[in-house]
Amino acid sequence: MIYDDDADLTLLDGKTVAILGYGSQGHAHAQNLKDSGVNVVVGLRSDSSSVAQAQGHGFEVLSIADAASQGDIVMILLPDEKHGEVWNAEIKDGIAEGNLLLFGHGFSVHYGEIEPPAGVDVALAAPKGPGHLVRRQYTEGSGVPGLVAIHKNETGKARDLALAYAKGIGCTRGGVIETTFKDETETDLFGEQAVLCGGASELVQAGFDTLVEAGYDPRMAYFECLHELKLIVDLMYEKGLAGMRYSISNTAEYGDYTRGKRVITDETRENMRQILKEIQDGDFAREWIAENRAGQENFLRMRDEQSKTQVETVGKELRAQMDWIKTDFED
Ligand SMILES: NC(=O)C1=CN([C@@H]2O[C@H](COP(=O)(O)OP(=O)(O)OC[C@H]3O[C@@H](n4cnc5c(N)ncnc54)[C@H](OP(=O)(O)O)[C@@H]3O)[C@@H](O)[C@H]2O)C=CC1
Ligand SMILES: CC[C@](O)(C(C)=O)C(=O)O
Ligand SMILES: [Mg+2]
Ligand SMILES: [Mg+2]
Repeated sequence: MIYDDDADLTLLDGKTVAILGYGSQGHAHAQNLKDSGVNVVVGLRSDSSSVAQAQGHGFEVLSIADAASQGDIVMILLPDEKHGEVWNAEIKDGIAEGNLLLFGHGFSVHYGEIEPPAGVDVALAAPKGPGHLVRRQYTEGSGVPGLVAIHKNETGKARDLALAYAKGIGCTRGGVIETTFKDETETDLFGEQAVLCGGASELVQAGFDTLVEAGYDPRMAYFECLHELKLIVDLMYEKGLAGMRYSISNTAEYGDYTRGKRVITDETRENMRQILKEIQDGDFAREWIAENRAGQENFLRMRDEQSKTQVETVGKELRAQMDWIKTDFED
């Protein structure tokens, strides 16, 4: 594990870091680095809705192409599915030999959407958490753990610079693991599909639907299957599974041991292996790239459908009464 004392932030002194994109990760990296004393410029397209926000946070906002050529370190925090087209049109010509090209996730390099030129260092600094929490935890004095990987180290300085960057965004506070682009990409995709996003969302939805179909109050179903999940996961996060089980009743703990495996069955585990295989052999990447080339029709339809479900409408009403819950993403 690599922690704060193992990384040297002064390596970024005198350098300009260009953050391309100001979304979930971009706004967090840019602000955390600035608060760590690093000189940052932000690259955005001229019609981006985030230009005013980035300027309001005190950043010089340039075009993507200008930021890419100004940066000694260029971090690409654009959506993975856009990397190829934006790289070819606006980034690649501006990356000078000896500079460091960084990614927040290895998708586009690992699956060949981007082929970085010779003479350029290429690495990733990938926080293991959503960008808004990368920012929030940094301001609270803690930090989201991260992964660092080196794809090309032409100057011999890529590793130390990537670690300095990881320190600047707060990741070395939580701990950084050095890995490869392949392993970062495959584990990240697996985690978000099978456990953190796909798995957890379907678990919540299925639990909610089961109670509502059986005639229970949807508000009770929401509290039971979504709201309380955060409180249980907080205990796992702080104390592990056994620590969570210490805090719940013996009745719940017995139900956990005897019923959990009926929900996550051998078939579910086999499906997880299949999902991992599709990631490893590139099937998922090909499917997602094709979906984008076809205009994201399925993706946008699913986003729309999923935002209108009963668990969403009920939850919105209930959360509105809890003024300690942050309901927007303003930072
Ligand atoms: N979301 C997360 O928490 C995590 C993300 N990552 C990785 O970080 C990277 C960024 O993801 P994320 O922060 O979610 O991205 P977002 O979708 O939140 O933000 C993307 C940014 O790119 C801009 N953008 C979008 N399309 C284009 C385009 N065609 N040309 C120029 N600019 C564009 C957007 O601005 P606008 O559209 O206004 O121009 C926005 O500023 C990805 O590689 C992702 O895998 C890694 C860990 C976690
Ligand atoms: C879990 C989803 C994630 O991988 C992340 C926040 O780490 C992402 O791609 O957004
Ligand atoms: Mg992730
Ligand atoms: Mg991811």
